[in-house]
Amino acid sequence: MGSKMPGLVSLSYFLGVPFLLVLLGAALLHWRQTPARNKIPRAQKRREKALQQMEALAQRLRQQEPDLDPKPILELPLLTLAQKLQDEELSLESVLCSYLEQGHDSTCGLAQFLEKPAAKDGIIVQILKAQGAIPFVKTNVAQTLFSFDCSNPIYGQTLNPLNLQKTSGGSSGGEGALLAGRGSILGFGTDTGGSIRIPASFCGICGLKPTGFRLSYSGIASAVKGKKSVTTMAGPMALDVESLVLSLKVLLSEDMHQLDPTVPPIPFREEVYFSKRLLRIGYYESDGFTQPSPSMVRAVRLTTGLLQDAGHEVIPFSIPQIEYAMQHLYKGGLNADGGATLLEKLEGDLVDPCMKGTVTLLRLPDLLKCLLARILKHTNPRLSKTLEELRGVGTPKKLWEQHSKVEKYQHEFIAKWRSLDLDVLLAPALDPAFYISYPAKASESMSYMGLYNLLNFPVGVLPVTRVTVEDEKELAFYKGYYGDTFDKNFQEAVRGSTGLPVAVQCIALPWEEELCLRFMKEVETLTKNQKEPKE
Ligand SMILES: CCCCCCCC/C=C\CCCCCCCC(=O)NCC(=O)O
Repeated sequence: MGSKMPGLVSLSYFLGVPFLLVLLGAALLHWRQTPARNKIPRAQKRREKALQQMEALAQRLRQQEPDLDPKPILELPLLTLAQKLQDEELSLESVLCSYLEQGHDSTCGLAQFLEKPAAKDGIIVQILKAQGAIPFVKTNVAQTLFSFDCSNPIYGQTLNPLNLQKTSGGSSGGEGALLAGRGSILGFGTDTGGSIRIPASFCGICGLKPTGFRLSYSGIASAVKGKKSVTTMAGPMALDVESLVLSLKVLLSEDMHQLDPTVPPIPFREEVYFSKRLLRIGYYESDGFTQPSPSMVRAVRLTTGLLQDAGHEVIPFSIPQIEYAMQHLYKGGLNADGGATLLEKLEGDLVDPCMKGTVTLLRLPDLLKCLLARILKHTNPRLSKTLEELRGVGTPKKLWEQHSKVEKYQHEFIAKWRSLDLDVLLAPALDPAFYISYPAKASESMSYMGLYNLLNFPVGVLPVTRVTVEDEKELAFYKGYYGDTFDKNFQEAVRGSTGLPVAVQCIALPWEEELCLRFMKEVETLTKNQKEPKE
């Protein structure tokens, strides 16, 4: 016995030390994770309380004004509403905003950003407030904003008010859903790969992603700052084009440049917006990377037909080197740091399902990424390339090379545009709305949007038609260009959408927001005069 004891002691000693170390490690990890996660229930309680207060106010208003019908007010275009407010015919005070606002959190769906209220308003909020706007709500976004779904572990998933099985799109999907439900008249989002345009398209509203830095980006919360080859931009979302125009006119005042001198002093150029000159319009039905859904193609065909009938010239256009642009330049630019900044922001947090795929891949050791990329090279070339790009560019020299490749691509694209003497370009948007959780599974389809963040061109999105039964039938034959899981998931994502809105993208060259809006207005007028398609 006695002789066995030291052996047992030493065995338990040797077993115990690693065990204790593991235990200590787990405790440390737990200790590191706890603070960020702990804030989530408190945030949820705050939201619950705010909702109760809102309900109580609505109840009081209903009692005080039993005959009040808010519908005629909420259906007013922003321009008319602004006029009525100015004439004191109305005293409605509600303009939506999701940017840094004094005294409020801007979470980006991240626990780390909770309970850190902004010390002052962001520049866009300052200008809007100075012009009489009253922000009344901050809306939901995708965790980290690096997804085109709209879900996070704090506030949950935003649904599409037009079909509750579908997502509102993201990352600015709360704005999209609120506008589509007529809960607001103007909202703001940010766009690195379609986060203004995708919710607009999925929810049947309008959105504008301006050229980078035409509007101030100062005072906007973001999980990943510092990306240079893929531009993130702030922009408006609204129910019609006139509302986008009005918001841009207001924002492009003297104040914008005064408050943020990094923004060029270019006021809104009315003469461009109001010009009646006939346009030379390039168009494409497919970007050559993601086979479009049948309704995406029909939306472009319908719109080019109407534009041609109205006297404009339409010219076919094809995207140069799309695979290189999306796979290498876009993904490489977005993940130039190997995802380090994004992962840092998720430390100690719960990872939302909309981010799980990306985060799992980013967390793989580089060697494993490399190995998997090789294994998948022939069976799933898009995932293989993604894995390669997720390793990051490596060195500052490589980063500069990446930047200069993007510049070269931009100039090649512009040269092609110029060789055709185009004024603007018409393209499919990404739609119809995806089923919940599908944006992550069909992420490659964002090629239609991300390209213009890479190019840094202004782009507007507006609804032009609705999905028909015929579109749905045609979707059954969808194969995709790669026949991979992304293509299969895209087909599943857009199913069951009869009656849902379908949009187009109106694109102009950098700094030509006024021309972009003028084109959007033209498309809006022509398509609104159309008979609704049979469902
Ligand atoms: C099976 C998992 C595949 C994971 C693929 C990960 C690679 C990521 C590549 C493309 C997806 C890019 C999504 C970017 C969305 C950006 C949305 C946006 O505009 N956000 C606004 C903002 O950043 O402010």
